Amino acid sequence: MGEDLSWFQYEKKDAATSGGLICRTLQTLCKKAVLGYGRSLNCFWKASKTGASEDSWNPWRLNRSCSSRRSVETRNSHLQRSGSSMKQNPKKVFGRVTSWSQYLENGSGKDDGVNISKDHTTDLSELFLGQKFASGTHSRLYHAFYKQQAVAVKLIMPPTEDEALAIRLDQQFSQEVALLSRLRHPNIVQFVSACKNPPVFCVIMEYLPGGSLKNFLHKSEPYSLSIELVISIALDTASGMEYLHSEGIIHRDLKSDNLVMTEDLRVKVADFGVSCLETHKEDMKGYTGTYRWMAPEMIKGKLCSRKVDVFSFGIVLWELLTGLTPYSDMTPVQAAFAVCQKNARPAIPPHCPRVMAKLMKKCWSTNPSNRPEFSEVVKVLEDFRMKSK
Ligand SMILES: Nc1ncnc2c1ncn2[C@@H]1O[C@H](COP(=O)(O)OP(=O)(O)OP(=O)(O)O)[C@@H](O)[C@H]1O
Repeated sequence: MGEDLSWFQYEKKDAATSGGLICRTLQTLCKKAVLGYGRSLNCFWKASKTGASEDSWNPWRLNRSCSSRRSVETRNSHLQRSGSSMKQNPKKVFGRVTSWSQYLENGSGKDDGVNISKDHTTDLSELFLGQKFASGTHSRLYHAFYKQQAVAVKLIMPPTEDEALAIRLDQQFSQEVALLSRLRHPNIVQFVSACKNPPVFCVIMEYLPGGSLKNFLHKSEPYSLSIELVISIALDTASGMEYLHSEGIIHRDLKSDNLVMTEDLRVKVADFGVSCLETHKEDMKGYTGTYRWMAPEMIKGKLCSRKVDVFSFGIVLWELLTGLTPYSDMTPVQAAFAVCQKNARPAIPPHCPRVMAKLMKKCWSTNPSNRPEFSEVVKVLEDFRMKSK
């Protein structure tokens, strides 16, 4: 199974078959539908009502693959009659293209050892997968529709050749699902469903079309964000984090990459793969976040408190004010060493409002108990917003 399970292998093999071509066309069309014709099923309903061309929408249902030749109308009724069986053999239509997704088909789509409520189990017949839009270290994120809602599907495929890593990813998946499924807050990515059909794990969550804050900052000129926008994004992040901490959860990997944006530039906290309950800190020793954002005590492998997130928030605030990557002249390991051994911190940008400079410095204090709680951070930012109006 080893070689066959590589994501890249599948993508290469897919492309080499005519089925692969159909699949890629479908994916492109699907992207067009998702990106170009609106980000909800409305576009599909509109297209089917007006008899628009097939280019408008070509979703690809996971375990009930539909032919690219079908009429929009047929697909519409297909959508409405969830679970209706397909007359054609999907393999004939797509060749090997469904090879990676068939891992979701093989199982029931029900949770297998994942601690989630009945409401959150996955009905795969309701899942239409689109194009891949982002990747994590061991995951791929796909556009999709689930129960008529635009969603992001995160597929995780632990490597077969590295048992220790596979076990860790399995734990991270269970952790992410267990934590995310109980959270509900406007600044936390909303969990929808999850399933675990080894070797593929799947998390379905609300889709945020604005991409990550990191991408947004990279697309912007350095130092170009207005102070209003900086405050708004910082407040969204701090509010999400305040809620998370009030639920007894430490994120442990807060960074601009893990903050995702709506179209109107509101921000939500995502990626709970290495998060943990404050009461279970011991269980999570050895799990690491990302060095450039990491608190010194975490780099040193000490037992961490929720204040590690406050440290990371200080670095995110600096990213917002500068639009730059922290310690960009160093490798991540060099940055970690400098933070721990030399007490290095990013340089406060010129013309930085005093309130913000003070807040950043407090957040990235070496002593965790000198760092503020997120409730205090929210208050400082709200006061500052009032004063700068
Ligand atoms: N719900 C979402 N909507 C839109 N984009 C998202 C969503 N969730 C995550 N992303 C994007 O996908 C990227 C990867 O997601 P995520 O961080 O959850 O994966 P990961 O495997 O944990 O990544 P890493 O290994 O880098 O921590 C994020 O940086 C973000 O840009």
